[in-house]
Amino acid sequence: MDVEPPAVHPKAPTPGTELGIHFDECFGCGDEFEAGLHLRSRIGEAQTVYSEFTVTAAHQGAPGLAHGGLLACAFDEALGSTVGNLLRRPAVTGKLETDFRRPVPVGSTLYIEARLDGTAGRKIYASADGHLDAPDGPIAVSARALFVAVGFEHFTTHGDPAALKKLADAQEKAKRVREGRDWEINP
Ligand SMILES: CCCCCCCC(=O)SCCNC(=O)CCNC(=O)[C@H](O)C(C)(C)COP(=O)(O)OP(=O)(O)OC[C@H]1O[C@@H](n2cnc3c(N)ncnc32)[C@H](O)[C@@H]1OP(=O)(O)O
Repeated sequence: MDVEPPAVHPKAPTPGTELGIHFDECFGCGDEFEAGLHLRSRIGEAQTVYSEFTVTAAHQGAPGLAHGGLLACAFDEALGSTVGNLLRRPAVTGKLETDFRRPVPVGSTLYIEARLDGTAGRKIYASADGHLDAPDGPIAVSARALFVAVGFEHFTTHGDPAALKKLADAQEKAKRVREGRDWEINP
């Protein structure tokens, strides 16, 4: 099947929108685990999403240097957020390839620019570059990924029902707050 240019969903958040946490317990973006990556993302122009991740002592592999697996995790999160928010289609990572081009020290921040590259049926291609310490800093890590669109049953069949309910409740609450209806439940 031919790869087609990605079609951004008409209701995708607009450029400049800060993307919140998609799940509190997510290791990539959630705030429930102190050692998590606490990645923050924002929609950019032209099918891009900008994310930032500051490396702490909890993310070390060699002394004073980020663990490559956790850097890959940051790219999985940044690319997943790009696919999920721009296409508004549930998808999971099928393949993730990373090039580690420079060491990333503890205390440094990776500025990840991720983009949609194309789709082919259920397959969604995306890639990203991680710039060291500035949005235009040297590229320390690059990644390419294949996401595969899935039905919601992927999560209900394989995931944790209690955690899914917590997520659905949080999303419903956020929707009520956005629509100014929160007083109905919590006056
Ligand atoms: C906002 C949210 C941010 C979240 C960020 C984090 C995202 C994640 O980390 S998700 C978690 C990690 N990923 C997973 O757990 C996925 C586990 N894998 C699976 O569930 C399945 O293998 C799944 C769904 C990817 C594919 O299975 P299935 O639905 O049966 O589809 P399948 O027919 O095998 O594959 C579909 C197509 O993708 C291709 N494909 C699937 N995996 C790969 C792969 N690794 N390499 C190359 N191609 C692949 C297949 O060849 C097929 O291509 P075609 O349509 O041309 O024949």
